[in-house]
Amino acid sequence: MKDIKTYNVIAQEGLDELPADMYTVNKSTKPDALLIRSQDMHKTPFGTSVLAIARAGAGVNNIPLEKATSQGTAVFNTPGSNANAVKELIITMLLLSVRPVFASVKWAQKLAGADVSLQTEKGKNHFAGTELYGKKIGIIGLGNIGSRVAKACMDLGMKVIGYDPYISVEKAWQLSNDIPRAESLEELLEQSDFITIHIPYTDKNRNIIGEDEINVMKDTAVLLNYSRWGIVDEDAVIKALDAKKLRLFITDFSSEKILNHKQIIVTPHLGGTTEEAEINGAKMAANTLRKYLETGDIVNSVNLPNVEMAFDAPLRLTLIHQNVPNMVGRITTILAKEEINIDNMINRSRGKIAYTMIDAADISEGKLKELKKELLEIPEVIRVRALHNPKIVK
Ligand SMILES: NC(=O)C1=CN([C@@H]2O[C@H](COP(=O)(O)OP(=O)(O)OC[C@H]3O[C@@H](n4cnc5c(N)ncnc54)[C@H](O)[C@@H]3O)[C@@H](O)[C@H]2O)C=CC1
Ligand SMILES: O=C(O)C(=O)COP(=O)(O)O
Repeated sequence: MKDIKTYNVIAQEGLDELPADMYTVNKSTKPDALLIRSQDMHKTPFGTSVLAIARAGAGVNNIPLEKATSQGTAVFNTPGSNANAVKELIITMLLLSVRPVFASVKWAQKLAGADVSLQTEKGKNHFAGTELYGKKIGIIGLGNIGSRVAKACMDLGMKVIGYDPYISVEKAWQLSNDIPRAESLEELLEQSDFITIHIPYTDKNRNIIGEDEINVMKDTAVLLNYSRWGIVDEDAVIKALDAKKLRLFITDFSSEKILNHKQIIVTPHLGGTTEEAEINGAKMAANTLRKYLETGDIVNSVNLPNVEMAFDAPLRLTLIHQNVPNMVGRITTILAKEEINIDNMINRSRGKIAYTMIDAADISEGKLKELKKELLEIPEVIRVRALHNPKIVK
């Protein structure tokens, strides 16, 4: 039995993916894995009992990845699970930025009398808007969200320009060839009527939009940040709005500074908050955890290499270790000494860390305990797990 601890609102549909004869939820003080959303794990202690953390969602800046890696905790996210939800909110906010819907509704609610219809016709020209059609949107980051926003904006008849110097080969292939790419951020900023940011929060991306970048934008530009707090320099935005060097800032991240500014619209981190996205994310996260806990396979990890190998043998050993020369040699020497015949093996690395899976015939519990102890005595080995193949009944 393994225990999964949850933080934040996790859709029941996700928890239903964890069979009750194999998993408990929130029952142990030493959980085997965590299923979370935006919980700040930098401030939430988690011990070495935690084999894995699955983030139902995209951004993982709420998780201390170095700490997790150094103690052998795998961290996963659920790429794309909430991308459509964010895309739809971006389209909503773009429309709200050009049509004074809120102000006109507020005005209409105050009307009274038998001639309200006449009053409506007389007053409506105070609420004339503009159209998105034909306007240019610059999209910074063309991953799961940015690429969907690009497509939706093109469908609305907008001109689109994207910027993503780090795009993965897989994403680049998926991206429509019709989307022109800017060579530099500046090139995108200077020509866009709307600028929307869809990148992760990293040290490099902190305040990526600051005073210098805003100065390059059109004075009439609308800036949207549905990525993370800290990606846009709020002081620079307020200064620019007050100096009429920016028309509007729309953000999903509140702070005391920006609340109540007339030209700032704040939504309360709602990008991924739809029933569908919450279910998608929770299901994906639960299944990713199951895969890792039950088979050792790693998919959608953000700190370990992705590794999959068919699990056909009775026993599987998984090792998280430093990526240094001769690790496989040292591990297999110990196995040879214990007269364990290797059926199948895989070793993958990611930066300073590596993962080895070894499949073998079954051995006694006593021998297994001894073997794990010996493997853990290799100084560079961080974690060893032994998994029994559930398909093979002893
Ligand atoms: N407001 C909300 O509720 C939500 C916010 N997010 C935020 O949006 C971010 C992006 O999400 P996804 O599109 O799903 O992630 P993704 O990983 O699919 O795409 C991110 C893209 O940004 C690119 N990128 C990174 N740094 C860049 C830079 N400096 N300039 C241009 N491109 C850069 C990457 O190459 C990648 O293609 C997440 O990391 C998260 O912080 C995601 C989901 C919901
Ligand atoms: O997926 C992301 O990165 C998000 O920001 C969504 O956050 P949430 O799961 O709604 O707290």
